[in-house]
Amino acid sequence: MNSSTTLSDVFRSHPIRIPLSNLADFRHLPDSYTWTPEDDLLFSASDSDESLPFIDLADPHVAARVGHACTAWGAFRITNHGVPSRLLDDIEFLTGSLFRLPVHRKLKAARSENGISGYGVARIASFFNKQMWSEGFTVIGSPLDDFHKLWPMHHLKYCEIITEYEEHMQKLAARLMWLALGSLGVDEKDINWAGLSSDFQGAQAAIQLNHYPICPEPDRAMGLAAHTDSTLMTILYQNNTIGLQVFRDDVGWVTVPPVPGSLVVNVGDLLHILTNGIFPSVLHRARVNHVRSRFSIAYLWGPPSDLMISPLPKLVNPLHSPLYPSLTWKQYLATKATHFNQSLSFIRNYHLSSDQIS
Ligand SMILES: O=C(O)CCC(=O)C(=O)O
Ligand SMILES: [Fe+2]
Repeated sequence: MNSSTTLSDVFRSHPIRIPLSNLADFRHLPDSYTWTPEDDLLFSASDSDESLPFIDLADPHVAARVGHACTAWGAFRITNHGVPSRLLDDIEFLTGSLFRLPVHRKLKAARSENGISGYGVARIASFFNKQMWSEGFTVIGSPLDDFHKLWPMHHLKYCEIITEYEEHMQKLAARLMWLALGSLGVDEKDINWAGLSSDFQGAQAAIQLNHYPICPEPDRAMGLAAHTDSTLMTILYQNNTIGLQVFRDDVGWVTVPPVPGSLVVNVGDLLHILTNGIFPSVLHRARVNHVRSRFSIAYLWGPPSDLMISPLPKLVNPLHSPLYPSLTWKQYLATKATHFNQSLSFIRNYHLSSDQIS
């Protein structure tokens, strides 16, 4: 029996149940939505006026720049990425149309009890005592059924946008992956799962649409709390509203203002493992504001879910022993579902202590 698991199976076996009755009416800020430093240690960490590297993918030194940004920040912004601006407008239009539907229509496509796709609150919500000022919609696999529930007459048009967006993102993710790894001297020979045409056809992905409504008291609310992504890489498009911040230990929270047509790239936990810790996976969060609602579209990109991921042999040597054991994306997500932001240190310590025992 071929038991190759899909990304849907991975999430399905680690469901995170969040009652939809917890959705705010987004008109006033109840106590359950009011955050203090006790609810999140990094809530009031200092803000910095540093700026995230901005990389032109047509730059002749692009690999070095990507490598530097991945090492120093675990994130960067890109322009000249080849994704048509018309397509970015389309995905933003889709996202806006979806979240502007009345709640009873959105709930028709609510994520089911142990479901993975559809409408609901952020998956990370279960790790916090307070609610986040946002709503989300996850697309894994075909959105046809869900979109049909939302837009019985127009779903095909929206499905086409998702398909086209996925095609572009998949190509872009593969290109960014080679640029980032190339900067470390890793090439096609070192990653056999990239496939004969080195295009990572076996990769899996999800699209996460996020909406952060206008908030009456933004300083006391949290759109999406600090987290790292459990991906290899995430490519994020944000509408023209400020909100995304990335965290650097030495400087604090750095705001990533939207630049029309640009995209943000995050190193995820699996790329951190693959590079034996050379690239940090970036902690990031979304704040809210009282003027404009904000939309973001995250393309969450990872390996085949049953593939063993471990520090690349080329990046391991007597001076740099492997910091992490081999594990699949599926196993990593299971760890993340219990250890959340401590997952990397958990598997690292577990690995080291089991080394000592054996
Ligand atoms: O809205 C944003 O800018 C961040 C979204 C995000 O981090 C996510 O969906 O994982
Ligand atoms: Fe994220």
